[in-house]
Amino acid sequence: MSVHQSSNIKRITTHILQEMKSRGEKISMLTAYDFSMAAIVDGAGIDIILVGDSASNVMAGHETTLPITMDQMIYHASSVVRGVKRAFVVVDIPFGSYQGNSSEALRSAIRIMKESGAHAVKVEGGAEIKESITRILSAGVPVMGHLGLTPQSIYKFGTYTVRAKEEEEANKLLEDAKILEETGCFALVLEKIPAKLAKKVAETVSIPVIGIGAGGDVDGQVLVVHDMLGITQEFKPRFLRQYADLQNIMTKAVQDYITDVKSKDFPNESESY
Ligand SMILES: Nc1nc(=O)c2c([nH]1)NC[C@@H]1CN(c3ccc(C(=O)N[C@@H](CCC(=O)O)C(=O)O)cc3)CN21
Ligand SMILES: CC(C)C(=O)C(=O)O
Ligand SMILES: [Mg+2]
Repeated sequence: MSVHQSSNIKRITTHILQEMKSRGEKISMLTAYDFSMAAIVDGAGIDIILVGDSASNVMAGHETTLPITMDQMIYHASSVVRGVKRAFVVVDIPFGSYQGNSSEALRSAIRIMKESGAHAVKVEGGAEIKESITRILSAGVPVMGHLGLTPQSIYKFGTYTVRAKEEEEANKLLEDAKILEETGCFALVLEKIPAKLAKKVAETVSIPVIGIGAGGDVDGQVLVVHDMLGITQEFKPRFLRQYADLQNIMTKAVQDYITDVKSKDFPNESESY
């Protein structure tokens, strides 16, 4: 948008998200990693856009989220922010840039906010990263939590199976959710845990709880946009609902293009100068 125009669209804030929980309006959230996708997702009316470290898988083709760097997350986040007019933009702080060192956590959060123009950061974990969250919040940066299947800890878990099925881990998760609320997180993500436990967490904490593979009794839902559009191949977990089959549509379009180039159908006269 040029400096001569001003948008009439009301931006989503943490306050609005809290109000949505209070009145029982579900919060919609999807990932985006680039300008064009962000513009589509925002234009469709999404509440929150997550610049997820799943960019490591979806954009870069890595097996896990661990390799993505601060510079790469900032590149994705700044691209997304330029495409967004209304949504609240949250950015994952990548693995190794906040755990166990609150000064580094603060530095990372500030870099993301300063260099991307995003509105908040997200971190994985509970009690063990409380100090890091406190430092980030002290700088005025909203923090979203993330509990359950936290992919940055995949080598601790060993598998991507559902978390907190046993009572001990379920109790720890509920305690961690309370800690995140008390510490001042504006919302939290619950990934791949039993629906019953997620419901209990959403009823216990006052902040919005956004689920992925956490059932319907939470305050909102998040998916990776490439998964729900059917672009990612071979990723079909139980929690995913596929809303389009873009992989087939895109393959067909590319094949048609190849055919037209080979047959000299493209370009025709009206497509030439
Ligand atoms: N494309 C994509 N979508 C995601 O939702 C996503 C990422 N990437 N990368 C980061 C994390 C990792 N996530 C995951 C990864 C695997 C499963 C999963 O259910 N995997 C297997 C089951 C594994 C098992 O049970 O051992 C599956 O059913 O596909 C779920 C979420 C969610 N996030
Ligand atoms: C799956 C969501 C919650 C996420 O953290 C990501 O996309 O990186
Ligand atoms: Mg993530």
